[in-house]
Amino acid sequence: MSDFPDLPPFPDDVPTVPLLVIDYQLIKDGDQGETDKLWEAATKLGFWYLKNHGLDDEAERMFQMGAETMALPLEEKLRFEQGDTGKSFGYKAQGANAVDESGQRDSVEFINVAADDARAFPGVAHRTYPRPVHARMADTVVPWTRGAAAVNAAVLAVFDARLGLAPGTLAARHDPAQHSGSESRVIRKPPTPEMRPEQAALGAHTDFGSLSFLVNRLGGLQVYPPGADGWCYVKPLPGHAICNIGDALALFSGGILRSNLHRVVAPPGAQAAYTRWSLVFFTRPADGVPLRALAEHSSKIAAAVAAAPDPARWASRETAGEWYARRTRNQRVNNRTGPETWRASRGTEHVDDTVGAGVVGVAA
Ligand SMILES: O=C(O)CCC(=O)C(=O)O
Ligand SMILES: [Fe+2]
Repeated sequence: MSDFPDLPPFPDDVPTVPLLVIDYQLIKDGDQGETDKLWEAATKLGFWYLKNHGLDDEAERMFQMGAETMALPLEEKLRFEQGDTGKSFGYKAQGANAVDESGQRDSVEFINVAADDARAFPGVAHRTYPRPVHARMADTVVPWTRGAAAVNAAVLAVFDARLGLAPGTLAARHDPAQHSGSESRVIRKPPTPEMRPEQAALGAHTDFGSLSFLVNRLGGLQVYPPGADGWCYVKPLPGHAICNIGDALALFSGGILRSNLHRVVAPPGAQAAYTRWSLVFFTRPADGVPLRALAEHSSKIAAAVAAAPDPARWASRETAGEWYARRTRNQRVNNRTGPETWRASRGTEHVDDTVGAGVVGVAA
């Protein structure tokens, strides 16, 4: 029996990583045992399942919006392409990004909608989108954006307390009144019979922002757990979002919170014959926020930085906006001059001592 009607079951003979299951309602209620579990997930692997988040209907409508958008003729979608300047809002055509140092192309298309544009609707904060996005902005994109942003904000509030930060310290760096790279993304990956099972559809990366809230039905997402000797699938479960920490929180926390390497490959087993749809909401800091450890706000973070083998690694010289633009721009195949372009797209992938150089997409 498949967990998802109409789709073949996730195979039981592939390596999977057993994420901790966090109950969002218990987190909202301040349940001590549940926040302990969230803290363990956020610091050890940086990935967890989140149940009782209440966004199943909103996610379903976002998948419909994504399907309508991707069904448009390619030339219509290309009118809204994100371009090569380092902005990710808009459409990303299949093959526009590299997946590794050699410049191999990705095999997914995205529609990315800025949280700022959802908030500004019917006004425009950054840009306009294909017709199905606008048609569904009020009844689909706005409720989804609001709901996913609220879930992520509640998780950030837990991290304030656990990191020894004053209440609201992280929220102040994610002020919705300021522009940010926060965005919703629907991803479509068509069946790719020509792809090897190990070939990345979306290259190995850490997420650029603070928190990602992900909804999947088919497998294909893989995580490289610390100390492991290979990639492990994350099995999609009905009603469970997959949540993870991004680079900004790793940097703010001096590495206490873990931004873990992950990638997307073709769905495993019989699932490979199906189109894979995936939905993410990325919470990212406001563009002007400097990305560095909040050591002066927390003795716990100061101690983590002091104990790091290379304390400088938790002090980027970039703002959140610069970090996101650099990473986005240098993934674009159009901007590629050589392996150095891929390297320039990297975030915290290379500061991970527990993962071999080969798996981050750079020849050792
Ligand atoms: O599609 C997925 O399961 C993951 C997507 C992802 O990692 C991303 O868009 O950053
Ligand atoms: Fe990701």
